Amino acid sequence: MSDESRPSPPAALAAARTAAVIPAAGRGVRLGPGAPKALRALSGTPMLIHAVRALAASRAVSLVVVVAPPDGAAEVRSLLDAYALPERTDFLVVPGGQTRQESVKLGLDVLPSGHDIVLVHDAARPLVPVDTVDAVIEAVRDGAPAVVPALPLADTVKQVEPARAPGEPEPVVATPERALLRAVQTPQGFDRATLVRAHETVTGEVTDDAGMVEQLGLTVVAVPGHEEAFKVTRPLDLVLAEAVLARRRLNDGF
Ligand SMILES: Nc1ccn([C@@H]2O[C@H](COP(=O)(O)OP(=O)(O)OP(=O)(O)O)[C@@H](O)[C@H]2O)c(=O)n1
Ligand SMILES: C[C@](O)(CO)[C@H](O)COP(=O)(O)O
Repeated sequence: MSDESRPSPPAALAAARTAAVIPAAGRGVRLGPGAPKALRALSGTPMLIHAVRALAASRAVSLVVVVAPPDGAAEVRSLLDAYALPERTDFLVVPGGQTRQESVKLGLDVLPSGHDIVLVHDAARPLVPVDTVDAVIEAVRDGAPAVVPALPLADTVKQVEPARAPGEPEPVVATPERALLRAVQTPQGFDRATLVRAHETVTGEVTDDAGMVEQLGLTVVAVPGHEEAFKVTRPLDLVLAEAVLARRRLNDGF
């Protein structure tokens, strides 16, 4: 679409303030036994603090709402006090729920008025670069109601019929065209009213917030994601995260 024919974004959103909700209430079962995943350390700093810093690094983000493990809100508040964070950013902490969806909703419920763009970012994606955060905000400011950062896939993907018993082979039923598939990351960005409506009306299992907006019949757009925005899910991801941090220290010269 040429610049002339692109619809102008709603003036309110072009100038809107941005808040980030960081769901951090998961246990991290796939990472193995230990503290809740968001509180585990990466290079000596809790994963959650890396994620908070990554979002607060955007000058557009003026409020971060951390959704803490259900019995860990006090600990999260102390962590936010203990680690250096930008002074221009406000922080709120709220206890989370049993599912990611519930945790995000609990974060949305405490958002004060005056923030009309909302990002939702997994604490489990601690290393997202600020340029990715800003690209998502920019696309919402440009008028998209929902924006996801996304990457093309490296692997071929097969659709299977789930095995009837654990360990049994799974029949392959289809091979979706890879060029049309994307792996979706966070932060996902939304016009606040759209995200709130999605969380108030969409029921059933969804794995991301943009999926809820799709169920409202609205268009979600994808912007380029980043390899370093990967989700720390399994033990090998911790090795990769430490390697990325080591490379950043080297590049920063300390
Ligand atoms: N009840 C939950 C479950 C998940 N999350 C958050 O949602 C993000 C993405 O979830 P995932 O990586 O799946 O984390 P876990 O649910 O902790 O992982 P697992 O499924 O391995 O237990 C994480 O930042 C996690 O803390 C949350 O806030 N509340
Ligand atoms: C939101 C998300 O990170 C986008 O890729 C992902 O869907 C979270 O999924 P999980 O099942 O909570 O790991």
